[in-house]
Amino acid sequence: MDESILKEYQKLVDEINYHDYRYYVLNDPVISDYEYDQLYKRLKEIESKYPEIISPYSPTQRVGYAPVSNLKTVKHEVKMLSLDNTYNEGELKDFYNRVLKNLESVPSFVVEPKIDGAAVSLTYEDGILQIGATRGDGVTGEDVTHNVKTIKSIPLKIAVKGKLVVRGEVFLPKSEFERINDERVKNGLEPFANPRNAAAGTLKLLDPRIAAQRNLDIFIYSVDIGRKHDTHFDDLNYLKGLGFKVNPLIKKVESFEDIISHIENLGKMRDELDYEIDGAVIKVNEYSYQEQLGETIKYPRWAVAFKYPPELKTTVLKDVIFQVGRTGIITPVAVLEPVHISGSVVKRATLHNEDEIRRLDVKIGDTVFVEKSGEIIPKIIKVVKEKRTGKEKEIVFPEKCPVCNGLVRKENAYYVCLNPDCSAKLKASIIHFASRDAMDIKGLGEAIVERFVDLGFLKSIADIYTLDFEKIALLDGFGKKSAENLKKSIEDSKNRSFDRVLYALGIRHVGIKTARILTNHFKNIEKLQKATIEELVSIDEVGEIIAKSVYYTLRDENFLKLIERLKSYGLKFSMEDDKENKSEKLKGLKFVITGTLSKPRNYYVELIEKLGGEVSSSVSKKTDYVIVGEDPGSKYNKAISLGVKTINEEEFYKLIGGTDEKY
Ligand SMILES: NC(=O)c1ccc[n+]([C@@H]2O[C@H](COP(=O)([O-])OP(=O)(O)OC[C@H]3O[C@@H](n4cnc5c(N)ncnc54)[C@H](O)[C@@H]3O)[C@@H](O)[C@H]2O)c1
Ligand SMILES: [Zn+2]
Repeated sequence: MDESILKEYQKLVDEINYHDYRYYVLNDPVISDYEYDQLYKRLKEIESKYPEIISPYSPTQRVGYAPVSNLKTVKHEVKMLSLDNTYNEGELKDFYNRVLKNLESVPSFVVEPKIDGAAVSLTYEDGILQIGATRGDGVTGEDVTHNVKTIKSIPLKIAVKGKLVVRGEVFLPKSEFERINDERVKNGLEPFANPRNAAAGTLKLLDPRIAAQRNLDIFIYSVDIGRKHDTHFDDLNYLKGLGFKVNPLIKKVESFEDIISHIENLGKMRDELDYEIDGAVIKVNEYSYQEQLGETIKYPRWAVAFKYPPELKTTVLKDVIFQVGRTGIITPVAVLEPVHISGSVVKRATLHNEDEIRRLDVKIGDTVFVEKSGEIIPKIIKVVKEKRTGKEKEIVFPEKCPVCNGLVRKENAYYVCLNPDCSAKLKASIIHFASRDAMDIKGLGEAIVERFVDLGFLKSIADIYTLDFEKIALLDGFGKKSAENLKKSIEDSKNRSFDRVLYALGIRHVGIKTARILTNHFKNIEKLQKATIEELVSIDEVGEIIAKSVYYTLRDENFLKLIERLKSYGLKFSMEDDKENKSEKLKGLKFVITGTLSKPRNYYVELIEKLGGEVSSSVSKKTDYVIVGEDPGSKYNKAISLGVKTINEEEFYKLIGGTDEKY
């Protein structure tokens, strides 16, 4: 064997192991599934040609990753394997022919949507749900019963004696995935790359309260122990009868043509489904044939995944601009020759940081592959080096802040502007402060903030509360009325609760959820200021990074001055101040929300909970009100059929006696 093949092989093993770690352990992949599958394919090619070189560390020798979290582990009674994958009809035909070659007669097949989520196994003993476990390395998974129990479509009790073990895919509805990612971006966290990583990440959280807020759902797709019939398809119907949620698009077919045609059908429906699918799964239906076909270390030989290739397009990288965020991090953003991908025009793509640019080895003027999948920020996948003309230019990181010309320092992979008075930082922090989840100051949007900063009206966040409205009324495009409206919404913002104030201050790594955890724990800013790093870390959900950030920020002189000023204007820095706002207006009432309302769903959820009500994701007889927005979903029909009262947004406000401004 060629020395160069061995080198290539070892490189691939290392590379794929690295990507496995990013994907399975960190839930934060850095390449697309398609690229991963191509690397993997090459690895398998080499291994089948030169079986003597197969390394025990090769990713082909194991499923997923052994559990590494703090969760308890669970041994699976029936191994949870992966699926071999195909990307085109030819590869699928190979699978079909292999199956037929190894059986004496032609089996039937079941074609199912491949849900983009995370596999779990559920164990019931005498009808009671005992354990929910992740796949892990296929042999041992993690005990996620606490989170699984928050999934409303999983029955906690079923009418079955003895043992029943079923398997399913936990997923996030598309809308929920978007919401979580928006929130993450807002809180300065990287968005999840795909719904699967989001679902897996959520399942592995220690605190079930967070999972409960994320509206996970599940489709059950097989039964491991406690089978009732001779075929997979009949057992799926049996599971349905027991109350499990089985995907309605699963179809039994008899021929290769019908397999292809149902895969095509699923592909056409893909965009309309409320959950992400990344392909189809094709399974031999008869259990006896499944057994005859058996399995490899990694996959069953009786099933295969057909995956939709991602939408990749090439375009030209015209320029790279540098944006400065509120923490001073300077992010390179690719300016692209506009290109149509997955139904939208893409003009920008993220380049993350310098390491990413080095990894891609990308230059200005390069032709690049851009990928956009789902709601994810478009990404440059690779450079078409063959197209280089020699005129491409290196991307140079600015030595000074591109906005304020201030000093820049490299912290880990990021360049950061060190100037505390940098106007880009100031603008970004004021925009954050006034944003909806923070102080919700209407009329103080991005454009206005930029203008006020440039005019010198705002030199600090606190200046919002000393703005001169007479001067503002004289500005072009303003006038008395809009100046007055702005004044009113700034005045109103003084009523925001302590958690929102803390979040609004934009301490690095402190999102709205963390802010809430901290304010619930410490009750007021004085106690929070006295907290040591150890004390902070001891709080559930607060890690060392957050703790250090909070600790050091609260010792920063400028930050303390800001707090003092804001206090003097009457902003809330303790929970006690909030009490007067608590109301029990909706106590005991159960709400369901469907369709698009004028504000994000989460806004109504918070408002209802604040007023003592409850929000659930599905309609039942116990539901008191269904709030109906535009394009309502099936929940609306269900409400009508159950006779549950439906109200629109206006009626909801009537119910709580006015708009939210009061609460
Ligand atoms: N981007 C990366 O860096 C990276 C790294 C590692 C793995 N991956 C991706 O993950 C794949 C391997 O992951 P995997 O082992 O989970 O395989 P897989 O996701 O390709 O297929 C197996 C999984 O499909 C899911 N599934 C969904 N619907 C199903 C249904 N109806 N019936 C049966 N199963 C269903 C189950 O969770 C099952 O475990 C790779 O092919 C690659 O695409 C990507
Ligand atoms: Zn700067």
